[in-house]
Amino acid sequence: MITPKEASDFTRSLCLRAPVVPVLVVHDIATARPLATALIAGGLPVLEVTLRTPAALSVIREMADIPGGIVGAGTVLSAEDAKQARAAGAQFAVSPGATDRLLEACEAADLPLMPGAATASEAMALLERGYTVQKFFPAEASGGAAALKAIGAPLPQILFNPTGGIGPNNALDYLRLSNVRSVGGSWVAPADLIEKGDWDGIRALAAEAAVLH
Ligand SMILES: O=C(O)C(=O)C[C@H](O)[C@H](O)COP(=O)(O)O
Repeated sequence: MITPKEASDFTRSLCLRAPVVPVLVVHDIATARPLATALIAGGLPVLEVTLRTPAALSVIREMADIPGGIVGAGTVLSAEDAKQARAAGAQFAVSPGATDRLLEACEAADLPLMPGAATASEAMALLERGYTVQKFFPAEASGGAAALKAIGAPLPQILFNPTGGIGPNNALDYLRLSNVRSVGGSWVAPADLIEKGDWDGIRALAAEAAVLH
């Protein structure tokens, strides 16, 4: 059992570790270790493996014991997802939105969740429950940094990790906001580089992202 406050304390610490959380879509278990190693070596230790591929839970299992990394599950949608992610060794979970059942399941599974919100009402509902660290999703489609700045004015106690449509060209627009310390994004681990096994290329993308601030 973990309380929303304890979960938020943990996810806040993740947001302070690095300016970018790679959002990973991994199809081939064989790529899990070299991919995580390259991202960590580049300076991005917090990794979000989305549960969008059949391999995702095995990928989390593979990555979980790599020194220096903190591996969590993304696209956690259901109580079953939460339980399976925890069992695979995920240290945290991220969801695109939030439901009462999902929040209860992650709390019961002792899995710190960073739940998603896109509006002031969604953010307020999560805050009421105790979640002071939230994912702002889908960031660009929801109005981008300007929208998040506006939401943050009456709700300064919430720290957001914006994700969705963020890349090297707009990450700084978010990272300069007072309610943001890190952003999420898939751009540091593009599908074509993973497929080619271009770990040096991914390490270089991570190194560029790690110094954004
Ligand atoms: O899978 C989840 O839990 C999500 O909520 C969505 C992802 O975070 C975004 O799809 C990543 O966005 P891009 O960086 O634009 O590719």
